[in-house]
Amino acid sequence: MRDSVKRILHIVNLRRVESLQTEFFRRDYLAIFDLSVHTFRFQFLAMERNDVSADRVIAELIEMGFEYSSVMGAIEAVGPSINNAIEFMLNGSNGNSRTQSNGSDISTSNGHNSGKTAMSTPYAMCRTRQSSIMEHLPSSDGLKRRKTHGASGVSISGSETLKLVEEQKASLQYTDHDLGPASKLPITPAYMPEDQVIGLDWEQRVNNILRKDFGFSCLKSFQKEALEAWLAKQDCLVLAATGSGKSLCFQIPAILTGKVVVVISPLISLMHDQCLKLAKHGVSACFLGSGQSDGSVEQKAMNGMYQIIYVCPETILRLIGPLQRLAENRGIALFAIDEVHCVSKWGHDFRPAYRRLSVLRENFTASKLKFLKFDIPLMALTATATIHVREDIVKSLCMSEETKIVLTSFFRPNLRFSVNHSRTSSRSSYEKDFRELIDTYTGKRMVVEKENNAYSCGSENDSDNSSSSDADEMHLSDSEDPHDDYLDGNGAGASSVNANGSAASVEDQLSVEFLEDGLDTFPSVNDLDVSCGEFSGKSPGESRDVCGSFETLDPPTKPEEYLELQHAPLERGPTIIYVPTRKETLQLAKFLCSFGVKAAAYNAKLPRAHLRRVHMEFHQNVLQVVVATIAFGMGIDKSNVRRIIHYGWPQSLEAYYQEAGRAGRDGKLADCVLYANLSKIPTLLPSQRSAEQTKQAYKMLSDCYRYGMNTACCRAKTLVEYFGEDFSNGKCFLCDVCVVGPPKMEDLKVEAVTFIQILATQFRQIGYGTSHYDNAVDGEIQRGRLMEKPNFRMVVNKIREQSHKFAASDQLWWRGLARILEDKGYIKEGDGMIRVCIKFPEPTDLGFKLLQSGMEQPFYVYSEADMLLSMKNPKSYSTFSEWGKGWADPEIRRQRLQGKRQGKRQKRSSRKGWKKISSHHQNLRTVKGRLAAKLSKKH
Ligand SMILES: Nc1ncnc2c1ncn2[C@@H]1O[C@H](COP(=O)(O)OP(=O)(O)OP(=O)(O)O)[C@@H](O)[C@H]1O
Ligand SMILES: [Mg+2]
Repeated sequence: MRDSVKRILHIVNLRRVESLQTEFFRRDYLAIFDLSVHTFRFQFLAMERNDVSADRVIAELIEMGFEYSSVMGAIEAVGPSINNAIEFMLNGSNGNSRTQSNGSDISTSNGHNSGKTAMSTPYAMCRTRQSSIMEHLPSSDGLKRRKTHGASGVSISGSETLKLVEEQKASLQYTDHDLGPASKLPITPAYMPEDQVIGLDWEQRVNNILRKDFGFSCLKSFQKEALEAWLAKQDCLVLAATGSGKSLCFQIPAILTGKVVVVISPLISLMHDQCLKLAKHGVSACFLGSGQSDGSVEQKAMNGMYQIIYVCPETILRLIGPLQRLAENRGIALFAIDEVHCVSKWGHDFRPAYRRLSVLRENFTASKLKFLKFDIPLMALTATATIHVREDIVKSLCMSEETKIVLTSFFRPNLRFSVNHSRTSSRSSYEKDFRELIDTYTGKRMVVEKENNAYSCGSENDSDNSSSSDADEMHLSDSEDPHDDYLDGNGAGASSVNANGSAASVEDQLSVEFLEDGLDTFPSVNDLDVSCGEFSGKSPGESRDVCGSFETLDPPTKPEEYLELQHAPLERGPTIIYVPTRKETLQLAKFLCSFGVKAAAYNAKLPRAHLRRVHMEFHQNVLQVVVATIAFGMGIDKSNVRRIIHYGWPQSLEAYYQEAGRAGRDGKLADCVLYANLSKIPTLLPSQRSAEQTKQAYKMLSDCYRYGMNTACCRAKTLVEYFGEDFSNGKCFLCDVCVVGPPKMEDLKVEAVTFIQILATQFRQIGYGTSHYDNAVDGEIQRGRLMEKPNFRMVVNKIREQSHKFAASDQLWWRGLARILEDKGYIKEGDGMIRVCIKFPEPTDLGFKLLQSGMEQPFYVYSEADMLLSMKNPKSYSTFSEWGKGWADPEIRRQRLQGKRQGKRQKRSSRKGWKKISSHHQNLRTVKGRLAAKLSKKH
């Protein structure tokens, strides 16, 4: 008893009681919490004025916490009288006849009792609009039953309270541990103005909880800003770097108010992770996926059993009704939309169901739900939204015009970015690129035994010529069109792996060959083998998060400190390798395992149980490396990930930065390495897109490609400026560009003039005097002329033909120069399409002007990555004229074609040898093959 009273005294301090009195007197009613050491007296005094209008009475009753429908029923039955309505609701509603409750009373301030009634029936308790003080009393506090009647009101003894609490809990299906830290916090009776309950010292209290239950020293300033917006009932868009702690912004409101926070989150794995963490911190949470959910968890959630409910966007659409009831009963403090960039078609992970989340605003407003005093605030959070995407988010979610934007720097000072050229996806590349990683984890130097490469299941991209150098494939042959790489729309389809594999064993499903070269274009929401789950808040002391406080790496101030960091060896923590295809997840994981690295594959088509295990083992530090598609990305919060390796071009800088953001969340140094084939133009992964979205997707891919080609600008600067931030630092001092420095600037005036000159000549030849031709010709002619427009390859061929100096020059190098000229505005894409690399170069007005001026000034530029690559490994070309002449001669042409065919055959037979190693696995690719393999096993 003493404990519980102490606790109550702690909860409701005198100052609040005073302010409450003032507030309620102003409203003509007085509610006093009469607290004494031995009794918990709940005194309810009501003063009624005869002249109050029905509306006012309704408003006051709702303020007290009665349900709107009950109030209306009561007013209809007894007229606009506060006392009568209260009495009616407490004793006479619910279809019962009006009965006088035993010993319950309501006292007026002048001492005249007008039908004494207390909110002492379970029914009354359950009908209160939002959480009441009773709900928050733990049953174990040992309050004794004692009931006091008095002129000034009714006191409910501890044991009665206890009983009520038990009943209340039964109706709400609460359990003690579900209350978590909220049970120790001040509570918000429905009729109490929330700001008063939360109090001005909220920050102090939150910091105490953070220290005690979370192990953090205090709120970060952006977290405080977001919480202030929420306290002011404002919508809020939080844009903060990956790993900065956005989740806490929506978790605190649940802890502070005792109301529920509903969080919309895109992936089950992410919800699962967050629920687990919350449980450790003593906060009860559950998640509801889009699959066939466990009805009981959902029901409990809708009954207000959990402080935080995670829901995927698909599911929330069918939960609007139950959530409205939840808002009425326990109360909803906030709707948080995590990873909100998924709302936008212009973002990198567009998810149609996110777009329909405007239902939250439409259905939870004070104008729609009469029991609400204000619209339930929305809090949208992301680490990767460009300015365009931000505008789209606010508009699509119908966030208010006063939405507070909380913006922090996207810069992560502890991430060391770099880009390396690699052919990727071949055995020889694996050996070269992962040597160091293998050494790190196994502690021994990697020895490649070519004969016994059990891992080396053949890939179409692979050849047995493992020694072939990058240079061999780097240069573009004359017959190779750099744009052949493009896939417009549904080229290489993301094939359905399970379609014919449903009968396959888990072992088969985990084999490289089981998977076609499929792609995970968007991580599947149900990415674990559970569709919902519940997590009770344990007592905070029981298990403490190991990550402790967030020690961020302060940017060094002295040059020697930078030097130290630039070359600092990394701790051994885990690595995530992102690869483009599902097949490669298995292939590369196998490769690493064969050298003793504890690696596992993760992609959307693998068995759910396997994915769950990978998640678990990754978090428990059992796995050293996870090789994943984008399915293992958003929101993953593991503090000690030391390396993020992208093995192949990402589709956008948003996706890249989001995935790179998994690294170094403990604030310590971490590496983010991109291995990409710098001589190849990245392609767009197939996905269903409108024409407009395809354009945008190309734009994003093109920005990503430029990031890889860049040799002169700090990588961190490029990244944060991409998100609209003015990077005042100028340099991160850690990335490869900052460490190695840009290449020497070169005067490429002659090359630039030659390129534009030849382009201009070709345009004149086909009748375009200037770049104003567009207006001069009608559509018909224009279309015809477009066909004649020189494409990039033709221009390079012309340069080789016409300029002896450039006769043996490399297309790859010219591609780099064309990109520079395009970026500087001298040429543009002739057909108005957006591409990763220019296909139909056309001089702009600026380009023509440059030619007219004779380009007196030097043209100093930094060579880009593809240009450097081409120069590093020069290849001797026959001059174009010789090569062309050769093709003109029928005999030479026949010989060349024959040679080409033979070459292809040789290549195929050598591949056959390679495939023999794993012919068994190869056969498993088809249903027939799998059946044959099974049969042969049986015999
Ligand atoms: N105030 C704080 N002080 C110290 N550490 C904190 C604080 N708030 C959050 N953290 C820690 O920061 C880490 C990252 O938090 P969280 O997962 O919320 O990041 P995020 O901003 O949502 O990142 P992402 O954009 O990648 O999802 C967590 O492990 C958490 O423990
Ligand atoms: Mg997050």
